[in-house]
Amino acid sequence: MASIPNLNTLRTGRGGPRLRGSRRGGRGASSLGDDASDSADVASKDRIIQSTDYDASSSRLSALELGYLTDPYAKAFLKPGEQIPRRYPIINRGTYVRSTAIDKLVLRFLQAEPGIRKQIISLGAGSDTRYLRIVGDHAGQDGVVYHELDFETNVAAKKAVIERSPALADRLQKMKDGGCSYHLHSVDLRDLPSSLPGIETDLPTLILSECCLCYMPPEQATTAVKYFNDRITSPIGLVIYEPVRPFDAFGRTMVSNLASRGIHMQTLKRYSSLDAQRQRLKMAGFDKQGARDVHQIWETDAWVSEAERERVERLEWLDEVEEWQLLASHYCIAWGWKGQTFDSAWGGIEGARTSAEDRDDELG
Ligand SMILES: C[S@@+](CC[C@H](N)C(=O)[O-])C[C@H]1O[C@@H](n2cnc3c(N)ncnc32)[C@H](O)[C@@H]1O
Repeated sequence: MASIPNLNTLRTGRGGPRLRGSRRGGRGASSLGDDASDSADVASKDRIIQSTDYDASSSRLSALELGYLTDPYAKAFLKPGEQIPRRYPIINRGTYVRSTAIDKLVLRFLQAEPGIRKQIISLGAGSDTRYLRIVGDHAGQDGVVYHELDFETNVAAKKAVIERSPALADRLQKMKDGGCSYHLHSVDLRDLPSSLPGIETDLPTLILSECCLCYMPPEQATTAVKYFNDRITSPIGLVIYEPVRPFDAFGRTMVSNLASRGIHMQTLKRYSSLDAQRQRLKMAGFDKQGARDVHQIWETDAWVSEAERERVERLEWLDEVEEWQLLASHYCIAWGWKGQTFDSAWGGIEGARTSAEDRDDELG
């Protein structure tokens, strides 16, 4: 195999800021110098993590342009004169599966127990448009409280896009008039404040981490989830999308691709399999869990209907079937929940804990 791209970190040409070599200071540096270079190092690493939003949003635009996805709002995030990048077919298919699978979990939550107001908290939301795309059409009469959390730089960029796009601003206003409320929070999830404005602790709440918690040290990722778990007194669910299986040949290449960009996904080795992801959710207090890799989701009618699979297969010729299977089996969606609202939303979803079905053992 000549090269092994991965869904979110394929070189884009535009790239992101890169680490300028290793940490300076070294032996003999004063503690003041050490502190300064430590914080420069952290800031530089944070900029790289912030720039991963471009990978996610440009992959979405590529999939959108080719007809994989529908999203009337995503193009507002293109900079003036910027061309929509074209991703490899396997990347487009991966983006399709990832987006539609998370949409499905979100939709089932919104449709469960009609008449109950609900809340969604999206961690590291970046340029995601899910609030505008699907929440607006499925909020019901009671509305939805929606929070997006990200670093200040990314939140400021999103606010600027909303301000200069009449279509986005109009949609937001209509949703507000319909009873929804939208909150954009500039926060570092590694250091959450004691309270976040607008969070309603008594609403059934869905937390989303679409490729976000994986950029944090595992302990801090756990603390961030606990932060919400401790505060929400109603049913709560969590959806995680992130890479898995770093220890096989493909996984090792994936890890080294990331490292060449200065990204060390610390949760990847800790939660390396579907089983480990389910355990993680269990330990976090979600008494029911499910996990599927992207390849399993693609192949399962309950997730992607046969008609949809045929439609998607016709969009682009994909001859790297083996590469697709490898790539797709290295990304997973894991979901965990507690409480009645989520029992009705997710109880019957294919993929809830049935370890006999896991392919982790074969794939190692
Ligand atoms: C790969 S992007 C995903 C964006 C979006 N969830 C999506 O899937 O389109 C990761 C996002 O997580 C954010 N993120 C990562 N670590 C974070 C932290 N500690 N605090 C706030 N945001 C963080 C990044 O800034 C970035 O916007």
